[in-house]
Amino acid sequence: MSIVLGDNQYGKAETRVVRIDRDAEAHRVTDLNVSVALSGDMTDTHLTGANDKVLPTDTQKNTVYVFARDGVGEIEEFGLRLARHFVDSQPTVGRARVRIEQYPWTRLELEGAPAHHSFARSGEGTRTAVVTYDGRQAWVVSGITDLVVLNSTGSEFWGFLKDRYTTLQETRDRILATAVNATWRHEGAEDTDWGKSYATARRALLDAFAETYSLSLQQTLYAMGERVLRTCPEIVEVRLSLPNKHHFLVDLAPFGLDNPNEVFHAADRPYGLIEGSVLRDDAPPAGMAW
Ligand SMILES: O=c1[nH]c(=O)c2[nH]c(=O)[nH]c2[nH]1
Repeated sequence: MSIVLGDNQYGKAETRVVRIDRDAEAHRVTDLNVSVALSGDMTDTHLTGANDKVLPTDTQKNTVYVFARDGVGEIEEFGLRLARHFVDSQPTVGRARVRIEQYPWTRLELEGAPAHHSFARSGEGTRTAVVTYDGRQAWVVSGITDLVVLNSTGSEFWGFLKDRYTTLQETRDRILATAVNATWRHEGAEDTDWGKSYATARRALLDAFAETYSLSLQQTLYAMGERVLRTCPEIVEVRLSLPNKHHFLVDLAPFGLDNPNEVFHAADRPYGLIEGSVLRDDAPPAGMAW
């Protein structure tokens, strides 16, 4: 028997970088969490501790800050610049994956006018991008996490399998709530207006959630993915992970009260987790995208 080193990667995770663009008319905040993972010719460091092929994770962190000095732009662009830099400048690095989360800040209003330099963290979901580059090809996956949405009606769940452990009652009118975690794969890494693509995909997810009369969260998931693909021709696959944020009707009978679908217990655990991928039948192979 011999023992060998398997797949490996290393990098600086979760570099928090905030850039302020000090435009005269209004400042802009870009608040990022950047994780770099490099892989390549790294056998020596694992087997003997020889580090001559290792670009320190500390250097990777510094690179994130230095690149931010030149401006960030869209997170997909920033990720592409970083990933290409690590692979193209270091012969021992064969592949770079850069994951970026962008925390949303909304400009405050002061006496009805947009504030010049004051912001509030908003709960409209965290924008994400994962860029992978292997020296020849780049893959870009964009997304959103923690976009919490709720329909107070327009959702049913009935006709499901029943066995001796089933206690769930069928319902023709329930609350449907979830925290959308979605990622979507772009056809290519060039010539995309990333900001417009993100805004369009996000809008499509929300429109489909609101407009779908839901017989299951699974049906809503498919409708959301399908809407993104029909609205954004540059996107070829959407992956969704949707926690079912259960709202249980509270029994008010002990207090002599009815409860006509008005008072709920918002449970946080356990939750149903509905996950799936929706893709175009002509989608190119995913390669190293995910
Ligand atoms: O939309 C739903 N899908 C399920 O699979 C499921 N299972 C469950 O208990 N409630 C729900 N709701």
